[in-house]
Amino acid sequence: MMFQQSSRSLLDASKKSSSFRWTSSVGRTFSSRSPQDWVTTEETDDPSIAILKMNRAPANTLSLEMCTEISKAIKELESNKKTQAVILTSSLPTIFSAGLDLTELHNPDKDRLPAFWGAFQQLYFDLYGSRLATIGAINGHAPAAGCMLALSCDYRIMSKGNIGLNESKLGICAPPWLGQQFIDTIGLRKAELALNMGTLFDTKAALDIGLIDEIVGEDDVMDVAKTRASQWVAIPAPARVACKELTRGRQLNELKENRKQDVDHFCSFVNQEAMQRNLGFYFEQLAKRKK
Ligand SMILES: CCCCCCCCCCC/C=C/C(=O)SCCNC(=O)CCNC(=O)[C@H](O)C(C)(C)COP(=O)(O)OP(=O)(O)OC[C@H]1O[C@@H](n2cnc3c(N)ncnc32)[C@H](O)[C@@H]1OP(=O)(O)O
Repeated sequence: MMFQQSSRSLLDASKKSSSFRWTSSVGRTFSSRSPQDWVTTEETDDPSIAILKMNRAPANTLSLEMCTEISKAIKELESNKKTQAVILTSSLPTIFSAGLDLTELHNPDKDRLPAFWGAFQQLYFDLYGSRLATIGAINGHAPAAGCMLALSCDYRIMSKGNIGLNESKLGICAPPWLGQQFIDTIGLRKAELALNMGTLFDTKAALDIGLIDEIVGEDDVMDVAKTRASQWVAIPAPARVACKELTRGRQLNELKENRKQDVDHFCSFVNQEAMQRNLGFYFEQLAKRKK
């Protein structure tokens, strides 16, 4: 990995507290196959290009275990010297990732919460700082932390859905490092408007503001992603890695140096009564929406 980060203690803690079936505070039961199946990697006909698929139905939400599994998959791909690019995509029909798993934030387990945020930070380090060329094949909705996954890629193609940082609609605010990623991508004024309003952009609007690089047809996503990956891989790897360090190194190091404070800040922010009320309200609306 290009920007090696140490997170052993947090990730070890996460393993102890993993649970894969639970009832949320609004009474919905989440169940799924085991976390090992939530993320799969596939080879392509080009040995330098791999595919990383998120398969956590119903919405590829980022729980502690999901973050850990994605990080693990990236590290495994990086450990193979032949692999130079990864295409990040979803196996779900309409959702790339619905962002953080709100069951982690609402009425949180006090011991698990810091480990959860540590795993989310680690995912940012691993994806944003990967030595691999990363192509986001965004084939569905990508709000909030789902947008972080997309922003962490080097190149973003999108076929459908909405994308953006909608945290303000939940009564929360993106952490500084995620906000900075957004600002660095679309510019301060556009980011200021979008962050405050919690705007989610459709593909056309996202392309217009530079949040994505290309709109592609639904049936063409993987072909286009492979073509773009080949173009990135054609650049000599040391140059690619140096460019990434140039554009992303400062932001990654800043969080690395403030990691503990960021976890403390997050935990005290989320544990506030008003935050919990807002999250509970948003979560209930989400659950009721279809009914
Ligand atoms: C000063 C700052 C200090 C630091 C403080 C930091 C504070 C934290 C900030 C962290 C940054 C990141 C935050 C997040 O990511 S929060 C999550 C934001 N995500 C959303 O708002 C998306 C919510 N989901 C949707 O809008 C829709 O689900 C979506 C449009 C994505 C898809 O719609 P669709 O109709 O196709 O699907 P459903 O709505 O029926 O969803 C399917 C089931 O999945 C459940 N679901 C969806 N999203 C989530 C989620 N994020 N967490 C948990 N569960 C989720 C949904 O309820 C459905 O469940 P059921 O099938 O049981 O009904």
